[in-house]
Amino acid sequence: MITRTDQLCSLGPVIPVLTINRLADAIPIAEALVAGGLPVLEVTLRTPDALKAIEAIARAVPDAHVGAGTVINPADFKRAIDSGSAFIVSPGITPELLDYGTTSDVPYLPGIQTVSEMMAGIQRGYRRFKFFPAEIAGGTAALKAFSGPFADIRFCPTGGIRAHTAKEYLALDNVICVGGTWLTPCDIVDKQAWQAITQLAQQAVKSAA
Ligand SMILES: O=C(O)C(=O)C[C@H](O)[C@H](O)COP(=O)(O)O
Repeated sequence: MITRTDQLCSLGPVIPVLTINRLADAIPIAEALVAGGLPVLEVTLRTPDALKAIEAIARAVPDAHVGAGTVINPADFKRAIDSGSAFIVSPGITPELLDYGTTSDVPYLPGIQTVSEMMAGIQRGYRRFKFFPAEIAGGTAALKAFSGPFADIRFCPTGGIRAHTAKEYLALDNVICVGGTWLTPCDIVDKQAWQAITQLAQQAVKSAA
């Protein structure tokens, strides 16, 4: 079965995870990533301007599909949707978040690290999860192990994945895309070297092909 989350996650092999420290950077970063072939962008709710950044990208970069990350409670979830988020990602789960997510039309990727957490999500109807923190939680070996008992479950592994390891994850049948921060290194963002971000995105797309 192809879910709406699958459709979203299939738009690019990598979801860049963005922490926007300067609101003015939001649109050029989004444009640079979209130009490089990565249109699905996760803006973490970790900085004061995160919601404004989501709003700005949703308004000014029509080819981007911008969602919110670091969503840790229903209030964040609602605020993120009100700001124009096209999808929601949480690093972990709570019963409240899982329940709230089922009331929303917007694709939601709950973050799980263990089989038991996954089962709590499955019980509420979720079939797609963020696997976080992927490298520490067992990496590709864990995902291969999950595919036995949970053959119809798919993941977006995130956490510790870099340009050279993304491909190993993407080769797995139960991985739809991967997430990571490596496309927007702080030094490049500080220098506003947007073309370099486009190149990192292009490299990610090419190495996933
Ligand atoms: O904020 C969230 O909701 C998260 O789950 C955390 C991010 O996905 C990681 O911070 C990824 O960071 P890297 O390991 O550098 O790729």
